[in-house]
Amino acid sequence: MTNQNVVVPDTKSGISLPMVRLSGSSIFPATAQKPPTAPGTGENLEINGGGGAAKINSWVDSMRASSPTHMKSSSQSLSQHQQQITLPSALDNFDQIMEASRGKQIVMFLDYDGTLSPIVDDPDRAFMSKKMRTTVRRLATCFPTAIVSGRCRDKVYKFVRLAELYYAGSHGMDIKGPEKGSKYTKGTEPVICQPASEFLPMIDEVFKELVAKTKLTPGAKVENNKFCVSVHFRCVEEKKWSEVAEAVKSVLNKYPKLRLSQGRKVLEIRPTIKWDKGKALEFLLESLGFANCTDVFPIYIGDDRTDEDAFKVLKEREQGFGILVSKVAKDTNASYSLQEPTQVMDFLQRLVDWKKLAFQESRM
Ligand SMILES: O=P(O)(O)OC[C@H]1O[C@H](O[C@H]2O[C@H](CO)[C@@H](O)[C@H](O)[C@H]2O)[C@H](O)[C@@H](O)[C@@H]1O
Repeated sequence: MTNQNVVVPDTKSGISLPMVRLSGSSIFPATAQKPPTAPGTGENLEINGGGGAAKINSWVDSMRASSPTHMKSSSQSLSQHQQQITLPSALDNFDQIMEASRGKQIVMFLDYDGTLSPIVDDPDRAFMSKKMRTTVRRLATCFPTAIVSGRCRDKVYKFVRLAELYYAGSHGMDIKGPEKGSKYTKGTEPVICQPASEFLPMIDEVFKELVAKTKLTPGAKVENNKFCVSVHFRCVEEKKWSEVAEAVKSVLNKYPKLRLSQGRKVLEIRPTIKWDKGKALEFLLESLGFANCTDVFPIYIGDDRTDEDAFKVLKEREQGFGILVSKVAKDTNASYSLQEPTQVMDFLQRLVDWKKLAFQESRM
């Protein structure tokens, strides 16, 4: 990424988001300057600061609790304390959602794995179907649309292959708008934001160390997501999970500026900056000119713990809705649910049909 790529987003409302490059590499909104470091949200597991074996056990327990074979008993015991609610279906309540969006600009945010593509064993083969791609392409002709993923931006782009979208990779730490600008923003240059640039060499180092430490554990896979690293457990025998968690802990103990979060059978190592999918959503809304607007209706669809940061932002802003993709009840800040990617596709297609009908009616 070069200096030439740093753009001041030209917003519809006239509110611009001045960007500054710090230390020759980081880019932050000038008002916010450098994001403060944070211990992480409730979703994030604290790594540095001790805990030893107890900490490892708690990660492994948490991984077990979220795996299908343990899901039933875990959700039963959790529900006694946490009031997990089965969310209403976004498909069954489609008209209600559309009614709430009346007179507002819908903006779409879509997670990738488990939302647009089904969860598979090999992260390199998590392809989305042609039908899903066509649907997302149609969606983007109707509403500004962003993909928000834990994967590195280039990789998620290779899966989605739609140049007209916004992409926020590395859990929102690498944001880029459409190459030729967008019909939704005034500028012709793409929006760009990389608040964790200074962590690149450290992440690279950690990636190499984790590859070396886990290479003898069959099934373990370490993925370099540019501003974060994923350590996959999905294909590791359950009795070896502690071994992998131990390797992660031993590496992370050396890096107090990194923290850990957890996804679906994956441990994710990321910078301690206060930036997540929720911040990415806010940044994108601001770039699109909706920073202080009441007439915007963001819809965020995601399946993972890291998507909760975005659901929470929507709840706090009292704007739009979060939709959780899950077959089971979970403790969540989302308002509606869809069971799996095929239902996500149906929901997106209904949005497209609804928009077309609304357009036709407005011309009558
Ligand atoms: O934010 P997302 O787009 O949902 O990305 C989160 C992680 O997704 C990928 O891992 C998950 O999907 C894999 C493929 O289906 C699956 O094998 C793995 O168990 C899941 O955790 C991706 O590989 C990670 O890098 C992302 O962070």
